[in-house]
Amino acid sequence: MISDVISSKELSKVDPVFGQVSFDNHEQVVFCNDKDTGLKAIIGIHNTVLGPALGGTRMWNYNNEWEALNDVLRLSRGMTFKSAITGLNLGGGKAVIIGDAKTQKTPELMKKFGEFVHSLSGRYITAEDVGMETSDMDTVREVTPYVTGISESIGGAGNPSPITAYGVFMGMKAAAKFKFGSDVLEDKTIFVQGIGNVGEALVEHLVNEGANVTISDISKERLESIRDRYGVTIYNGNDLYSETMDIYAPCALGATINNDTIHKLQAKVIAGAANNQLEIEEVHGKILQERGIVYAPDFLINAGGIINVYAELENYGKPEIMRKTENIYNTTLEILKKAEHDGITTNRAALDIAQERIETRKRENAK
Ligand SMILES: NC(=O)c1ccc[n+]([C@@H]2O[C@H](COP(=O)([O-])OP(=O)(O)OC[C@H]3O[C@@H](n4cnc5c(N)ncnc54)[C@H](O)[C@@H]3O)[C@@H](O)[C@H]2O)c1
Repeated sequence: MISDVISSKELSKVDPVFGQVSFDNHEQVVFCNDKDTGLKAIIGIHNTVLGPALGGTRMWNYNNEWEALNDVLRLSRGMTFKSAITGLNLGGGKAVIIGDAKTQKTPELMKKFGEFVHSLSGRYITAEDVGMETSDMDTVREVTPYVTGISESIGGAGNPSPITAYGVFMGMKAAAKFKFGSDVLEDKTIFVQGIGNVGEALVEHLVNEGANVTISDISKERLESIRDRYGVTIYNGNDLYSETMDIYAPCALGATINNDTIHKLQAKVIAGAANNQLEIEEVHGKILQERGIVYAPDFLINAGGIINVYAELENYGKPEIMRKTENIYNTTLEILKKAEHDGITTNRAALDIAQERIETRKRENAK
């Protein structure tokens, strides 16, 4: 038993699940283990007031289980507010699979994960996230209907990343309108950090608009291929945050706006796809507000992907997907103005609206 190895004094320092700072009233957390396939996954169901908890599955080589648990809890909470503010009838959930997607992901592992998702009878519906492809969702679909983001050939809405990128582009334009007085991004200096599925599609929009784009990624191969395709500049320095730029677009992993980076940041606007960009929402949101850096809340502007997969559940087509995604522009502008008017952070303004929608539904459900 673990308690034989770790003294109870040590164990009591931090309550492992309910006591986590990021737990924030999750309804359910499911730990999934399968020896044969090597699956170790955690599913977080944060809130199901508005509907089933929908959120992608991330496969990542976490340093330890604490990191994985913290990540899934933060991500799943974010999904609750993303769906709420986007007006979707969905709750918030997310899953993480611990491991290297390049070397440890197998069809057997994905099917076993799908069986765990199925065991939740639709309380959680999965989709793709970092480390996942549409084809992985097709594999999951073989064992459960509670999956979205499947291939168009089998009735899905396909890869959500281009739609996510379009939504981020809309949110970025709205933030530019708010900060610079014009939403035209031509000649704006924009750093895109992380040029994966979403980052690449965003780069394409920005280049088409004539922006001056610099890219960074941990994959040299990826950097060179995107540079060759779009004629953008590869960042060669070692401290991106200190660089002069108009817009910083975090499109890799979360928490890049933290105590180490926030005071160095030279960007005037932050608008990107990554989830949970602010390491500590209230603290880092406030510092950005004080520094006059306009932060377009991540869970608001990266909602294109969920709008796309929601179409699979509600049976609406591409025109409605694009209309809803384009509307991210209006919502972002509204929230930035509300934050300024109320003297609160942009993240708080967005959360307040999302939370209000959930509370209203809760009251209606209780009648
Ligand atoms: N795919 C979607 O539809 C979607 C929707 C909403 C939010 N998001 C979020 O957007 C982000 C990107 O998603 P994606 O689907 O493009 O993932 P992806 O795995 O395709 O791309 C991530 C990229 O970031 C790079 N990266 C990782 N660590 C980095 C670092 N420290 N510095 C620079 N680059 C780094 C990776 O090499 C990779 O190229 C994630 O945070 C994801 O949760 C994605």
